[in-house]
Amino acid sequence: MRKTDNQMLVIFGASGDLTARKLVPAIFDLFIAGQLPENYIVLGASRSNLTDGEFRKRVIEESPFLKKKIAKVSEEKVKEFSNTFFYEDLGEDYDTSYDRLQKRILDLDNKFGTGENIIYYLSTPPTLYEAIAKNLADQDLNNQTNGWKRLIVEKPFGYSLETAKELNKGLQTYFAESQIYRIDHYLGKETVQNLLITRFSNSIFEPLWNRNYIHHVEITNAESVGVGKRGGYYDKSGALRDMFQNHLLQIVSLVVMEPPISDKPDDIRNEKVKALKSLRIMRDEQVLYDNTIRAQYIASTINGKKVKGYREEEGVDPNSTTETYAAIKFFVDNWRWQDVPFYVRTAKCMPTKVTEVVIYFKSPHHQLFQSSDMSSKANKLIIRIQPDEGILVKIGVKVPGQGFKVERANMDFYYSSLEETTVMDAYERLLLDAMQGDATLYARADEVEAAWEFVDPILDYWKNGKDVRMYGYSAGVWGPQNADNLIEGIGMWRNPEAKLADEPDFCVLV
Ligand SMILES: NC(=O)C1=CN([C@@H]2O[C@H](COP(=O)(O)OP(=O)(O)OC[C@H]3O[C@@H](n4cnc5c(N)ncnc54)[C@H](OP(=O)(O)O)[C@@H]3O)[C@@H](O)[C@H]2O)C=CC1
Ligand SMILES: O=C1O[C@H](COP(=O)(O)O)[C@@H](O)[C@H](O)[C@H]1O
Repeated sequence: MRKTDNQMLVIFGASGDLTARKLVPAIFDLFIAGQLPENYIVLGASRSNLTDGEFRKRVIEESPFLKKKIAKVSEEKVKEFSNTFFYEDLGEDYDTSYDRLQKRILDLDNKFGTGENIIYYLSTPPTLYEAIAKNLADQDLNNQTNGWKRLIVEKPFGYSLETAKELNKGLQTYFAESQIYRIDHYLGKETVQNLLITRFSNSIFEPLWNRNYIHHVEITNAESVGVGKRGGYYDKSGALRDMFQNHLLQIVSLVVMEPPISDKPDDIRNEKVKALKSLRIMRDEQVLYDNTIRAQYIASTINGKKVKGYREEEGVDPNSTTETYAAIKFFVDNWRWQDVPFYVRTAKCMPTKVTEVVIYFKSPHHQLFQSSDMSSKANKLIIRIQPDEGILVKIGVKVPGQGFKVERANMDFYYSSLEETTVMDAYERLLLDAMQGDATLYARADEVEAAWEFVDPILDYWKNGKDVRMYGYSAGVWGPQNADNLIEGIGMWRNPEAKLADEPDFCVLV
C-alpha cells in the first residue's frame, strides 16, 4: 500500500453542490475504509456564513448524500468523522485577503499535526480559480519548504483553447505544474483505467489494435436525464464542452495512445498528449459539415410521462442554440490509425444511461462461410464503462446443423462477478491519488490544450459557419436520424442495451 502523509484538505466553494454530493461522500468512504492518514482534517471555505457545527450538519450529519452511508455505521464513528471538519467564512469575496484563512490553517495544522501538507480543492465557479491561487500565494500558502502543497482544479478547464491557455498560465504563475491536479472524474472510473490494462496486459488485443485489423471505433456516452437544475450552467456550455472536450477525449486518448515506456504518470501522460495531438483537426467547412452533428432534445412523452424540451428547462434561453447531442466523426493521423474512422457521440435524454467503447474489427478477407446476418458479421470488442461494467467480445460460431452457417456469440466478463471486490467511486479514487501525490489520472496542461485545439474549430463552425443545422430529437430516443448519415457505408450507430449482460447472444438450441 502506498503511503499517505498526514494532511489537510481545504475546499473552496464548500457550501456548494459538488462538495456535498461528491467530495464529502468520497472522504467518508476513505475514512470508513481506513485509507485516511492518522492526522487528517477538512477545512471548508466559502462566502456563506456557517459555523463549524453548521457546516458539519450540512455536509455530513443532515446531508441527503450521506444518509445511506451513515446508516451503516455507528453514531460514534460518524461523530469521529464529523469532528475532523471545520469551516472558515471568507467574507464577501474570494478575491480578498487570506490573512484570516492563513491564520486558521496554521492553527489547525498546529493543533492536529497535519505536517503543513495541504490540498486546496477549487470547487467554485472557474472564474475564481486564478484569484484563489494568487491569494494563496500572497500568503505564502503555496510554499513547499515545510510540507507539500497541491491544488486540485475542477472542470471546466477553460471555455476555448485561448481561455484554457490563460487559465493554465494564470495557475502556473502561482503553483508549479507539478502541484496542479486537474480532475476529470472519468479517469477515476475503474473501467476507464481498465482500457490501459485491456490493451497493454493482454497479448491477444494489442497486435490487432491498429489500422490493419480495426475497421472503425465507436464511442457512446448517453445519459437518460436532461439538464435538470443545471440549465444555467449547461446553456453556456453544451455537450461538446461539457462532455466531449474532457471526458470523451480522455477516453479517446487511452484508445489511441502508444504503449508508454512505464506506468509513471508522465510516461502515460506524454503518450496521451501525443495521441490527442494526432487527431486530425477539421478546419474545412465542408469537412465540418459532413462530420459533425448537433441536436437538442424536444418535449416528448416517455412511459406516459411528459418530458420537457431543452428550451423549456429552467435557466435555459427559450431560443437557445446550445446542443444537448453531439456526434463527431474524425480520423487520427498517425502510423497506427491512418484511415480508421472514429465515431463519438454524447447526449442527454437518451433511452438509457450508458458509456461504452466499441472496437469493430475488419471482416476476414475471404468469406468462406455464410453469415446469417451480413451486417453484424464483424468481430466486436465492447468495453462497457458504465453501467454493468465489463468487456464483451463477439465472435463467430457455427450454427448447429448441416452446412457452415455462422452466428455471433458473446464471450464476456462483468466486474459484478468479482464478488469480493468493491469498486471505488471515481472521486474517492482520485482524491486518494492526489493525497498520495500520484497525478497519473489527472489531466496535464498540455493534454487539456491539445483537446481544445481539436474542439475549438468545431465550436467555431457551429457558432459562425454557414448552413449549420440544429436538429431536434424527441427526449427518450437515440438522437436525430441524420446522425446515422455520419456512419455512411457502415450502417448505423449501435443501440446499446441498458445492461451489457442483456447484449443479444446467439442461443444454441440442441
Ligand atoms: N456539481 C457537479 O456535479 C460538478 C461540478 N463541477 C465543477 O465544480 C465547481 C463547483 O460546482 P458546484 O458545486 O456544482 O457549484 P455550486 O454553484 O453548487 O457551488 C459553488 C460554490 O462556489 C461559491 N461561489 C463563489 N462565488 C460564486 C459565484 N459568483 N456564483 C456562484 N457560486 C459562487 C458558492 O459558495 P459561497 O456562496 O458560499 O461562496 C457556491 O457554494 C464548478 O466549477 C463546476 O463546474 C464539475 C463537475 C461536476
Ligand atoms: O462532468 C459531467 O459528467 C456528468 C456525467 O457523469 P457520469 O459519471 O454520471 O457519467 C454529466 O451529467 C454532467 O453534465 C457533466 O458536467
